[in-house]
Amino acid sequence: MNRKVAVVGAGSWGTALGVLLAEKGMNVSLWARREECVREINEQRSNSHYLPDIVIPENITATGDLEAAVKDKEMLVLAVPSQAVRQVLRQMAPVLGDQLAVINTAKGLEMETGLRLSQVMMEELPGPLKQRVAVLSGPSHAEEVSRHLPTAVVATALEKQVAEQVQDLFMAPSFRVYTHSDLTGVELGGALKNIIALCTGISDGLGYGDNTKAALMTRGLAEMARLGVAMGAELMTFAGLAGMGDLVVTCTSMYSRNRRAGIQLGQGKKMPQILKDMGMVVEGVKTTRVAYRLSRDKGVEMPITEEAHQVIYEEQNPREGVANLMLRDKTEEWR
Ligand SMILES: NC(=O)C1=CN([C@@H]2O[C@H](COP(=O)(O)OP(=O)(O)OC[C@H]3O[C@@H](n4cnc5c(N)ncnc54)[C@H](O)[C@@H]3O)[C@@H](O)[C@H]2O)C=CC1
Ligand SMILES: O=C(CO)COP(=O)(O)O
Repeated sequence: MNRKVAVVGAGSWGTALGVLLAEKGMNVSLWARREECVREINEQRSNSHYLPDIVIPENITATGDLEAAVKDKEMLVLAVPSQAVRQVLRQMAPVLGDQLAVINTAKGLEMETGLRLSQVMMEELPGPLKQRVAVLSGPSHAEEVSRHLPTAVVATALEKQVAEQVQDLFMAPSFRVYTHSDLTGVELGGALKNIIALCTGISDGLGYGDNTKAALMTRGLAEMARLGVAMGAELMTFAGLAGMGDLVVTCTSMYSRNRRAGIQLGQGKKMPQILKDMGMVVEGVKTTRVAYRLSRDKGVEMPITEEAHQVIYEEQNPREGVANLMLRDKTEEWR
């Protein structure tokens, strides 16, 4: 299959996915926001800030012109931070219409509205495209995907046929794509695991052990699933690649920006400085805020998210956050 494809966003993930598609023989149009990034990709075949050491294939063409990048492309892949999804869709909307799929790969929730990103897409895309919204998610660090290390993810969409087209688009010998029918669960799994990755990072930064990490991951998954089910997701989705799978990789890998931000927070560094030094998106920070609000609105108990919220937004000492979790009223594991 040789599709006309555009990737919107030339950060770590957009670049890695562009390289994957180009290596499958597709001509990829890659939109980058910064002009120096466009030039570096086209002239030096590298994207040194986001994916050093990776050679960008000749069949990727970078451009700073968003409308030109997406015009007449069959498949669009969105790889900008969650909070930028609405804005880039608005900007490209005038030239959209005939696409087979618009695939979001960002993992987050919109800060102002609390919406899932597919809901944002449905609001912004022109008529017929609303039904061709899709999502690619799962445990997949860009640094490993671009080095062809075996990776498995899921593709989901409102319509099964669209999910299958996304599966066909990305399937490669080192990149296995399963289809999935639970759009809500897949999106929530990808967004909420970043909160728990921040927390396991904090735990590592405080010098706590593997027991602590296992507890946070397991109880974190329980509260992710509780909120997910309250929002219409299927419970089993949280046991799959987009739930537990992504939780495991993000909570344990040193490639995770969320985990690394958490480690620094646990070591006493302040969040504004951490974000400045990271120079890449740390989605879990804003997702913590949104999930905290959603848990209150929906009456869902999310004690780990609540403590993360206090640490990130109320300058609570992380050690106190852990103590609060340990000293909660005694209870059964499953209620
Ligand atoms: N890096 C990874 O391994 C993976 C990342 N993701 C998700 O993909 C999304 C993008 O992440 P990364 O590429 O890693 O981030 P990044 O920080 O490496 O790159 C973000 C890109 O978006 C651009 N950007 C930033 N603000 C923007 C704005 N307001 N408008 C338009 N463009 C803007 C930046 O210039 C940069 O090119 C995130 O939601 C992330 O959770 C998903 C799977 C894997
Ligand atoms: O979602 C990811 C891997 O699946 C990337 O996680 P980070 O944003 O924490 O790096």
